[in-house]
Amino acid sequence: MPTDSPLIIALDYASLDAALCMADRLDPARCRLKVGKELFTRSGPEVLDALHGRGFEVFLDLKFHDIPNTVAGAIQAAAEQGVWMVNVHASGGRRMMEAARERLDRQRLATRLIAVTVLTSMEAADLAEVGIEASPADQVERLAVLARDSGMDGVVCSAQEASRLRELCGSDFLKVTPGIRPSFAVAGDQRRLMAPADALAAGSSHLVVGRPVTQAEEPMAALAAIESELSGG
Ligand SMILES: O=c1ccn([C@@H]2O[C@H](COP(=O)(O)O)[C@@H](O)[C@H]2O)c(=O)[nH]1
Repeated sequence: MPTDSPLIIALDYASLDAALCMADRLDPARCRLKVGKELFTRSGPEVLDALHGRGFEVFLDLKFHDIPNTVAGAIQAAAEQGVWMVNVHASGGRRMMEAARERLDRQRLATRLIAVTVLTSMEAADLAEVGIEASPADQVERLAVLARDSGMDGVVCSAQEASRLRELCGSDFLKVTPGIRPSFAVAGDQRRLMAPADALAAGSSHLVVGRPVTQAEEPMAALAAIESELSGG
């Protein structure tokens, strides 16, 4: 049974063993898991089989960004591994996103396809350095509308932008939000942050949480504290 929890735990580990050690302490009824660039580059598709075998739905967070034909092929390859969700960078543009959408539809693959807007580690000064004078909020809006119009099921954004995107793109449009920091966690490299309960109230459909759980001295206690915060405890 798919979980109805909004939590996605980011398994940012440097080895398959370390990732599976964590997965074995988690419950697929209580969260989904995210596999990102470091773990996938080290372990390859084996990690996906191992997590699926344990009953987890997996978000493969490889943030594809390339020419349309290349991204469409990569998205098909990811979806054929049975992942629940996969993503591209919205800044790859409309034709790239449409090619990915068309490939999934043509192959009748039900994997959710979302687009990264502005990384949650970025603030206005970071955007300015790469030639974008818009504020993070305005740039997220622009890319989210483009992603919606290009057939994406949702976006990755900060929870700070979720309520505006709910107005613009509707509540069925997924708002997957990293940069989640419960009161006990440090910001680290994240810049556009929000606490778990506030993020849910703002309209996030899914909360991505990594280090606040995986680097905690007691990961299960950290997860329970986040769940309690989400249920108003
Ligand atoms: O804009 C983005 C897109 C992806 N991420 C990923 O989410 C997790 C967050 O981990 P924390 O340890 O909770 O900061 C991580 O895997 C990132 O690659 C993101 O943070 N922001």
